[in-house]
Amino acid sequence: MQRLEQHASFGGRQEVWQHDAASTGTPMKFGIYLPPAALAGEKCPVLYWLSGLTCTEQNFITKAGAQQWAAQHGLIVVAPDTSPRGAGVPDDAAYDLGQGAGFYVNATQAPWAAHFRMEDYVAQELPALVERHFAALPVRGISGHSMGGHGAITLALRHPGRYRSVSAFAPICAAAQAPWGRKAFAAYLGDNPAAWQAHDATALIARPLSERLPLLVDQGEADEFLPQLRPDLLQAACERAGHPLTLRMHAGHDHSYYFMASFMADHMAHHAAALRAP
Ligand SMILES: N[C@@H](CCC(=O)N[C@@H](CS)C(=O)NCC(=O)O)C(=O)O
Repeated sequence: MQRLEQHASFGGRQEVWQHDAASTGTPMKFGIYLPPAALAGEKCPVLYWLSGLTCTEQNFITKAGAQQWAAQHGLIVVAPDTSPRGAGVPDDAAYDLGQGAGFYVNATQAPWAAHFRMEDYVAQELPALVERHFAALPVRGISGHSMGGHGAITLALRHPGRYRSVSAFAPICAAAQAPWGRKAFAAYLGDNPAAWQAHDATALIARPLSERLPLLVDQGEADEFLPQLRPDLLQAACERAGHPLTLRMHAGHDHSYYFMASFMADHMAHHAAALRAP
């Protein structure tokens, strides 16, 4: 484990670390914000943030403006990279497959299967590492944007009991039906409809579930990717299943971090209410 960056921020500290990840077999970087409470030695709950296509661990920590709210609520915020990277890691010339586009699944198909194990990394290995090395409680929330919103919702649904809160900005709500998701799933999971459904938020919500965490979703109405995101399908599935959903549509907002920064305070409060509850 090597610390690559540290910056004082809102009485706490934004850090970036790199470590050799067993699940991906590569070095992985992640951002971690330590609120003032954690620096004072108090163990704090952890919000995991999953970024979208093309992002690294940097996008969220430099553009979302989440540190001030994390400081206020006493939340650690961990933002991993979106895929394994490096010379020995397969890639694709397109931005929406390979490095920067891990889709938070464990790939089963060549050439991806050896390294693209982002579900194991995010849901298991990274929390274990964070809870071992930082002032972190095993009390977790998960959120994300676009591909990362898909990751946050599907990981929360696939791992009942692991997270206490979940939210998303402009998530890919039905990845098995979206061009981005279909391309990634075909590559990573192969021609296997059952595996695709098992990583599709809308399909998962329709299943009988032991846990239904209230889901907060914000979506810009001027989002250029709206046809891929399909919050309408998520909403219909939630209504049918009785899954608690707060879906907020925002006129004039696009797919960017300007949109997310505008509503980040609400997401941090949503997570803090669940993660800091006695
Ligand atoms: N700009 C990309 C689309 C990818 C994109 O918009 N990525 C979003 C996540 S899906 C993002 O967060 N980009 C980085 C940023 O805004 O900092 C393209 O069309 O080539």
